[in-house]
Amino acid sequence: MVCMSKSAPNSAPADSDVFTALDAALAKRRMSDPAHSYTASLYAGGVAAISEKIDEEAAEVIEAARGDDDSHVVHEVADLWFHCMVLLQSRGLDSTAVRDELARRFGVSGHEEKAARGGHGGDNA
Ligand SMILES: N=c1c2ncn([C@@H]3O[C@H](COP(=O)(O)OP(=O)(O)OP(=O)(O)O)[C@@H](O)[C@H]3O)c2ncn1[C@@H]1O[C@H](COP(=O)(O)O)[C@@H](O)[C@H]1O
Repeated sequence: MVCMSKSAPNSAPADSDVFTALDAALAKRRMSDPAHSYTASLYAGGVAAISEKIDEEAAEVIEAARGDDDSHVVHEVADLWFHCMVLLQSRGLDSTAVRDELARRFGVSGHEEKAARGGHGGDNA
């Protein structure tokens, strides 16, 4: 039996990976009319338009982080991640590249990694 999510009626089956499904949806939007697809309108605006939205959404994440509403933080982080995924697509990449990079880093202390590069690990510099 395929179980569909109640909160996202147009989503892929609940047991699938939404990042993979969204990568595929965003790739398809390369062929879409900007008048009918928000994603296509971002592609049409190029890196300037996409970066402007990332800048705006990052600021909204920070603003939400100053408040007490966890759902607001999640909403704004989702907006930010979505626009970052659009940026990746605009360069012919997808979330797999970021997953691979995070996997490569997994288990490596940020302090140790920075020290190995000759940086200072413990001072937030
Ligand atoms: N996940 C998203 C998604 N997340 C955010 N957004 C849009 O990103 C925009 C965010 O801009 P704003 O912050 O200015 O919007 P807002 O409503 O003022 O935001 P807040 O003030 O509430 O934070 C809004 O238009 C959102 O609808 C998204 N648009 C599309 N998707 C996915 O992309 C698919 C393709 O969408 P289209 O290209 O539009 O067909 C969709 O089926 C979804 O799966």
